[in-house]
Amino acid sequence: MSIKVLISDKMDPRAAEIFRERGIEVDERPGRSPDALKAIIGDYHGLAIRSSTTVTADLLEAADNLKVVGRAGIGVDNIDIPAASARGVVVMNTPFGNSITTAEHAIALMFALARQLPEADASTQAGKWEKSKFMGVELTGKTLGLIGAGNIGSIVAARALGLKMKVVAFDPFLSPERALEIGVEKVDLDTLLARADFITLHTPLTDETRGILSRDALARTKKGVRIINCARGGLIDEAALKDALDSGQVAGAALDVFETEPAKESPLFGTPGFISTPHLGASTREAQVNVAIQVAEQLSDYLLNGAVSNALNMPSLTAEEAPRVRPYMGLAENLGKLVGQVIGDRVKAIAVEVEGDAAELNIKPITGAVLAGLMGSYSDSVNMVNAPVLAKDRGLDVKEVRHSHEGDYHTLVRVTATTDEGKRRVAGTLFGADNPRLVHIFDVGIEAELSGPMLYIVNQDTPGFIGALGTTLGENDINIATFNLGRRTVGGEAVALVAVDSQPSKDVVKKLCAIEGVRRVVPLRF
Ligand SMILES: NC(=O)c1ccc[n+]([C@@H]2O[C@H](COP(=O)([O-])OP(=O)(O)OC[C@H]3O[C@@H](n4cnc5c(N)ncnc54)[C@H](O)[C@@H]3O)[C@@H](O)[C@H]2O)c1
Ligand SMILES: O=C(O)CC[C@@H](O)C(=O)O
Repeated sequence: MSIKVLISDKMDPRAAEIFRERGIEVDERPGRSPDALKAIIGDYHGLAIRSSTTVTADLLEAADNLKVVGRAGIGVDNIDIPAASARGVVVMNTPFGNSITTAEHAIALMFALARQLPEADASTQAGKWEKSKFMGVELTGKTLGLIGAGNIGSIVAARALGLKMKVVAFDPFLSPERALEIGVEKVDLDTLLARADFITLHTPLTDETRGILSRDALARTKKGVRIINCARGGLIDEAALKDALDSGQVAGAALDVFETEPAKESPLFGTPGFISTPHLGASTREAQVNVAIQVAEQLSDYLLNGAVSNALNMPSLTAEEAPRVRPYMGLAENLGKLVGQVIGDRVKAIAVEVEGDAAELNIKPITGAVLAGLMGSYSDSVNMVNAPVLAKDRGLDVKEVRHSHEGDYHTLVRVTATTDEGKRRVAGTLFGADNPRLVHIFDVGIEAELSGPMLYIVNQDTPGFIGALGTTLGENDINIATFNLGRRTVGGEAVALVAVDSQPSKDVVKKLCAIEGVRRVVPLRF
């Protein structure tokens, strides 16, 4: 049977050419409805998309032959990665192909805001010649506030520095060394809001970044600030932005992305000082050729030879290593996610130790999986292949240690995170050949499966805690799936890992924190 790929969004013709050159059958069907796509997806082994196709669990259900989805671009929020992983479908993106182009769009919008170019153009072409109406502001000497200083943010910073702007950046994962290297001053969000004349957003849309420019944050900006968003809709509260433009708190705003796309209507449309483009950040010939070539080559390599690059849910692996290493990858990624979600940006160094059976394996993909889990909680472009490079860029010191002796377990992966406060360890083993279990959480013995939404709770070991926890969750309609407890000493500090059927809201977390003896509650997602 021949290998078939579907291109379901408008893509540069080089992509189809590459598939054909490599002997892969390719169909181009941009603009299909979800139902129409579902009706044909079963015929294909590969799916190449941009941002218009949404790869849902429902679509994947019908994708009986699908092995790989390739995103010609960066953001993968239109792909249900856990559902793809559950079906063994590899998800790849092209993390760098459109970064320069998107950064240039942000700079273009910054100029457009500073000089009110769209309004001035419309007025002039309407024959009005309103010279005195369009008084602009100079960029030289102004402060640009970057929210998110990854690939695109750092390119924007370089361009802005060339324009003689001062650049401050809020990015909890930006190391002081990297900030120095890219020439920005690392600040907290409040400082950025207070100081920036222009704010530009370059983060993925995550639970942390959703609504990062909330009504409250907008109220704390410097009066007359101008805001640019070429990252994702949902980062800004659009209704609050409208009010801030009306009141003059915000002098101008340019959005390339919207909470709901395509954005055919919005209260922002027609507001003075508001500019919009229809998600054009990546739309240059150069970027589209780059991402089309890259996605076609990556998909072809995987479908023809099993070679993996830029995968978000799988490390690079040879055909022989794959079956032995794969069970450890899930374990390692979850250990990384656990550390990332509990300790976050305070991690300065990571040590990955393997013991017993695990010590006989290639440790690189295991370390890659730990780092991808750790950093994946705050960046879309991290995958198991590029995670070690990104970790280095961020100044994260990574050590790998192989112990040939066997300890308490026949096989063990231990992750030690160093922060300014000291070292914290988590460890896991495999039960049987491929059943991962957490066995130590921050040096407390425990036995837990890491899966789905969970809660990490640190509390004083006192009678009544479990009852109060169960009552609070029950009152808020949250069902407990599994409950795992460990403690340092009787009556001392205890930890609970609670698997729940639905993610508790911030309010519920607050209520849990208020239970007597509870010291910390962290919602987790695996
Ligand atoms: N408009 C477009 O067409 C277009 C094109 C390309 C990319 N994008 C979007 O741009 C985003 C950024 O792309 P990138 O390549 O720079 O990604 P990246 O992963 O290199 O950088 C994202 C940065 O955001 C930071 N970050 C994460 N959580 C944060 C938080 N809570 N507060 C502040 N910073 C935080 C990360 O540390 C990272 O440095 C992508 O996620 C994508 O959604 C849009
Ligand atoms: O494909 C596009 O046009 C947009 C891509 C962009 O949103 C991305 O995340 O790379």
